[in-house]
Parts: sequence; structure tokens; C-alpha cells
Amino acid sequence: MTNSADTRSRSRFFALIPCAGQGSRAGVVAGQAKQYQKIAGQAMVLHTLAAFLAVGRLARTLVVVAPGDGFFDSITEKQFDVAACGGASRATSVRRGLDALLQSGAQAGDWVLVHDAARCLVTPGQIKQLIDACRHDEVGGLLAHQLPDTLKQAASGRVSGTLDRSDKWLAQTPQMFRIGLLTQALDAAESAGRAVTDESSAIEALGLAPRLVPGSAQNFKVTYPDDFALAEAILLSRVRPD
Ligand SMILES: Nc1ccn([C@@H]2O[C@H](COP(=O)(O)OP(=O)(O)OP(=O)(O)O)[C@@H](O)[C@H]2O)c(=O)n1
Ligand SMILES: C[C@](O)(CO)[C@H](O)COP(=O)(O)O
Repeated sequence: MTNSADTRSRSRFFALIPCAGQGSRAGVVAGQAKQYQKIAGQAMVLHTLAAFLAVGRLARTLVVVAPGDGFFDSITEKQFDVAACGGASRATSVRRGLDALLQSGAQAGDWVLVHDAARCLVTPGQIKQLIDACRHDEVGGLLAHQLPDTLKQAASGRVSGTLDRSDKWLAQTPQMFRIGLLTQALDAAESAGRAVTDESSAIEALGLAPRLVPGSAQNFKVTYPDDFALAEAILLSRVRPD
């Protein structure tokens, strides 16, 4: 007979990569979405996937793309799965991806590491650090980065205050939670009509406190036009990812 501690200690780790956005802030107009733009010789998302595929502890990696997206069709012998179930928001893409994982054998007690396709500078070492820091945690957690600059509050384009930044962190990904808990949290946010921009905020709304695991300034999300050149320079400068 197994008890819940036994079951939890056998939990597996899955990766879920939301990849169904457009990249409007990056200035991407018609045509290829941001995550498919070439950086350092290959599509951004392929750099992201390379980091995850180098982490042996992951049972499986699932990429969630928009319905009708054929980007991965030509890649044969993929070491990852693709589900064309992306939605209108990142949260919907993630939520549908969780269903796809559960339908293909993942269990509610397994861990999922959710990571933006557009955060293509993450390293296998950072992914392993998150797993090691959170695998025995009751809640789970996320990579995050402490603010390196003075933090200003603004009103009408002028400074209205300088904020204490000692307790402020920039949320990054991956964000790692039990699949069942994250499903419950995203469903609760949706029922309450509360838009969530990351997994942690859905978990926080349940009254839980995710663990902050120091990431790196280099693990930024390619969001604005200037970010492409910076991401390319960093990728080209890396002899080995970590
Ligand atoms: N409906 C959506 C929106 C976003 N994403 C994914 O979530 C990650 C983070 O999204 P972000 O890059 O911030 O958003 P985009 O929607 O791609 O960009 P923008 O808001 O500038 O249009 C990206 O890998 C993106 O592909 C998604 O899967 N489904
Ligand atoms: C999930 C995220 O990457 C954490 O920083 C981020 O919130 C997603 O991007 P958005 O700009 O908030 O949509």
C-alpha cells in the first residue's frame, strides 16, 4: 500500500512551454510570431527548448502553440510534444496545456515547470536550480531577479515617489508547481474573472506563498525590439550554456 508521502516522492517533472503569443510589443506585424524569429541562427523557441531538453530529470516537454500553427510540423523525430491548443491569453494557453499533460499520463501530484517560449536565455543550470530548490517545497516556486535599479513611482510622466525595493523581485520563468494545484489556481482565477499574468499570481490568490529562487538578469523575456539584439549577443557569447 502506498501513502501520500510515497506517491509525492515519486512525482515526475514536466515542462510546459506556452508558445502561442504574437509578440505585438516586439513590433512583430504580420507573418512569423516573435518566438519563431531567428536569433543566433535558429528560431527563438528552439534555443528555449534546447535548455529544457538538456535537463535529464524532465519526464517530458510540451509546447503549446496556437491552433493552426504548423511551425513544428517539419521537425521530425522531436524530443518534445506539441499541442495546438493555445488560447487568447497566456493563462489560457497554460491551462489548456495542463489538460493536455493530464490527458497524456501526467498526474495531479506531478510537478510542472511553466516557461515562456520567449525567454530563450534560460540555462539548464537555472532549471536544475529551480527543481532542487522547490522539489521538497509545499507550494512550489519560481525563478526571480532582485531589482538592480532604484524604483520610481510615476504620475503623469513625472516621479511621484521612490519606492523601497528591498522586498521587490522581478518574476521570471520557469515557475514550478504541482499540476493539480496549478490547475485549481488557474480555474479559480478564471471563475473570479481575475486576469493573471503568471502562474505564481494564481497560486498566491489561493493564499499560498511561492518560493523565490534567484535567477539571472540574463533570463529576460524578449519583449521589445531592442531585446532581440541583446539576446543574440548573449547567445553567441556562450561557449557552453552553464
Ligand atoms: N495567448 C498567449 C499569449 C502568450 N503566450 C506565450 O507566453 C509567453 C510570454 O508571453 P509574452 O511574450 O509576454 O506575450 P506575447 O503575447 O507573445 O507578446 P505581446 O504581449 O507583446 O503581444 C510567450 O512565450 C508567448 O508565446 C501564449 O502561449 N499564449
Ligand atoms: C510570466 C512572465 O514571464 C513573468 O514575468 C510574464 O508575466 C509574462 O509576460 P506578460 O508581459 O506579463 O504577459
